[in-house]
Amino acid sequence: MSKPTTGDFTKTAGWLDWYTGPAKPTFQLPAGAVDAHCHVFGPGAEFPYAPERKYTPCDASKHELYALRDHLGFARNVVVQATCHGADNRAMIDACVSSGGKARGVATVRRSVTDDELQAMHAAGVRGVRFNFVKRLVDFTPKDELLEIAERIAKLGWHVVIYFEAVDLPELWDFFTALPTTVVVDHMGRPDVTQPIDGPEFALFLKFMREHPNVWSKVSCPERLSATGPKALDGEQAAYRDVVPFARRVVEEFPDRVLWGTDWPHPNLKDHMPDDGLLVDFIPAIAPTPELQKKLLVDNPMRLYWPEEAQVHGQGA
Ligand SMILES: O=C(O)/C=C(\CC(=O)C(=O)O)C(=O)O
Repeated sequence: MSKPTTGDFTKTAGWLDWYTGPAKPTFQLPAGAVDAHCHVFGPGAEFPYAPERKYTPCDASKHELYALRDHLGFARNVVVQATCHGADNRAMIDACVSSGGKARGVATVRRSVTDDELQAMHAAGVRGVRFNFVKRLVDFTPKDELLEIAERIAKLGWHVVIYFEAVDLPELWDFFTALPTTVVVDHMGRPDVTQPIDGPEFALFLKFMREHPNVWSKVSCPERLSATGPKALDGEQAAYRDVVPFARRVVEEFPDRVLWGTDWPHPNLKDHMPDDGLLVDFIPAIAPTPELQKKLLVDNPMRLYWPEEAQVHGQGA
C-alpha cells in the first residue's frame, strides 16, 4: 500500500498514520465475512474535513480501505461516519456507492436533515446513524434532537450506533433504553479492562445487553482498550490478552448480537498503530468456535446490514 498523505490539511500533532504493510492473517476468515466497523478519511482534497472536527487525520481513502478488505479476506465493509467529517457524509456515501454493493454505511445527521436526504442515503447504502457521546470527539447534542432523529430513521428500518465511555453508561442509560430501534454499541462501551471482569462497571454493561434484546455490541478495538498489550505488531499472535476475557464474555453470552470490525484507519491511537492482519488473528481468541465466528463475522452483520440477502440464505431474523 502507498504511504498515507494529508493533502492541504495539517494533521493533529502526534497523529499515527495507518499501518502500510499489514500481514496476511493466519486466521482464515469465514466466507462472506464483514468488517463491520471501519472509516474513510477524505481524501481531504476531495472531501474536506469538517470545520467543527476535533482532530485532523491522515487521508484514508475508499481505495485503500477496499485494498485492505481484499488483502485481509473480508467480503464486505460497514463504513461508519467519523467525527472528523462532522455531519458531511459525502466521503462515506461515496465509498458505499463505489463499492458495488459490498459496503453499507452509518451516517451522522442533524435534526435539519430532510426526508429526501435520508431516502438518498438509504439508496446509497446507509442503514444507521451514529450518536457519539465521547466528549473528546464531539460537542454535546441535545437528547431530544437525537430522539427525534431516532424516531425518523426507525421508519426506514435503520438502527442507532452509540459510542460512549463506560463511566458514562449510568447517566446515559435512560436515553439508550428509550431508543426505538436496534442499538449497536461501539467497542463494548469502552470498558476499563484493568478493572475486574466481574466488577460493577462491566456488570452494568452486561445487564444493559441482558435486559434489552435490541442492544447489540461490537467486540472490536482491543488495540484501543488494552492496557498491557502485547501489541499487534511484529508477528505477535497473542495480542491484547487483557481484552480477551471481556470480549469473549460478550460473544459467548450474546452470540447473535455481536459484530466485529478492524476500526481501520484507527483514529486517534496514541501509543502504536496495529498491523491489521494481526488484529484479524485476535478473532479466534474471542470467538473460539467456527459457529461463533460465523455468527460474529457473517450471519449477524448480514442480518443487520443486508437483511434481504440474509433472508435468501435462511439467516433472517
Ligand atoms: O474509530 C472509532 O470508533 C473511534 C474513534 C474515532 C471516532 O469514532 C470518530 O472520529 O468518529 C476514537 O475513539 O477516537
